[in-house]
Amino acid sequence: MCPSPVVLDHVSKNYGGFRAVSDLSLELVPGQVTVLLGSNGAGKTTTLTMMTGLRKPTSGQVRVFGLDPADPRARSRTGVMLQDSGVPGALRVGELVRLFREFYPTPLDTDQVIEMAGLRDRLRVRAQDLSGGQRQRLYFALAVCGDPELLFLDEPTVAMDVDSRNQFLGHIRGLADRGRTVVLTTHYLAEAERLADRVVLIHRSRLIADGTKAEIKALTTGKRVSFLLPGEAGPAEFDGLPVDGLELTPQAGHTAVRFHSDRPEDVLSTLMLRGSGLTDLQVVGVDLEETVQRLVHQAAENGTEDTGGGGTKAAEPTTAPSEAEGPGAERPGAARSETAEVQA
Ligand SMILES: Nc1ncnc2c1ncn2[C@@H]1O[C@H](COP(=O)(O)OP(=O)(O)OP(=O)(O)O)[C@@H](O)[C@H]1O
Repeated sequence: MCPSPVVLDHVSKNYGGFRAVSDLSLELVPGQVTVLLGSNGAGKTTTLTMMTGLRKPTSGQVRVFGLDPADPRARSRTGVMLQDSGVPGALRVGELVRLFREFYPTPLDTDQVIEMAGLRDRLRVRAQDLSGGQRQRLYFALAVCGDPELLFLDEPTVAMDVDSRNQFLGHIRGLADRGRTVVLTTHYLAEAERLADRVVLIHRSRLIADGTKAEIKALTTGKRVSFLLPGEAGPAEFDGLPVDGLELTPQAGHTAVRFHSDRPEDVLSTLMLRGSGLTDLQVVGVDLEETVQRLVHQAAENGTEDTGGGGTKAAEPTTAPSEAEGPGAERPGAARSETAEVQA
């Protein structure tokens, strides 16, 4: 049996005494797009860089195609696009693509790569002279030019305009449909909604949910409710009502009200009985963005210690050398929500 493209077995990563990734276990399925989600500092990039072999775990084990991820046999089957991939700026786009192709046994055709990245008219431009979005597209070209079986992309669409982003997402889907395994991080929930076969949600260093989009959405119940109330409404009007995440925004003589509720009928009938005069009512099921917000909110309420950096304080003194590394340097089955673990 072929080994899984990526296996993380109880992986933790400390930077000095700070724990950036805590006891993370995952096994990726070939041909799927797995999207790592989480707030700033949650530990997504650290997780991704351990999968690429650029960083080593403090404890636990990472395997890529059954090998150490730094093993050249694993690397030759892997493409990587980091937030700052750092290529020699004096080299031209065409030169860089041709150079990177050399590292792989069965690379894609240069023209095909250039076309895919939308860089046809930038071939002779030096990397240092590209715009931010064009540079991202170059990094994408360099990540895919070896036709890798496994592709890691860290916030790939940052700085891309809407058209580039749409094209890019189409290419990623196409790669997965051709059996490639893709792992990407993003803060754009619409991208995750469009691309993800599997969503892995990390909060303050810990995995808090893992499953398909449908499975993740099923982890939260209830509806999102919004309406307008006349005049200035305050939170006291909702005291004792089953609402969560209440938002009140003044809006041209009205208050725009938004909340989540498992019992929207109870809330609405109470307000109507009071003759509150609500208008523009909308009650909709939650989308991925809302679900993710709620799961993160729930995990935060269950509470890990706030160390100010987004992660958890390492539970035990680290025996690993303090790594002040510079910035350069499905599971199949039902979704799991591990907020209980966050409580521990
Ligand atoms: N080399 C390092 N030395 C010390 N701390 C680090 C180092 N790299 C990352 N960290 C810390 O580890 C935590 C996780 O960082 P990481 O970059 O993995 O988060 P992220 O989820 O990718 O965040 P973002 O969405 O902001 O990119 C952060 O608190 C960060 O400050």
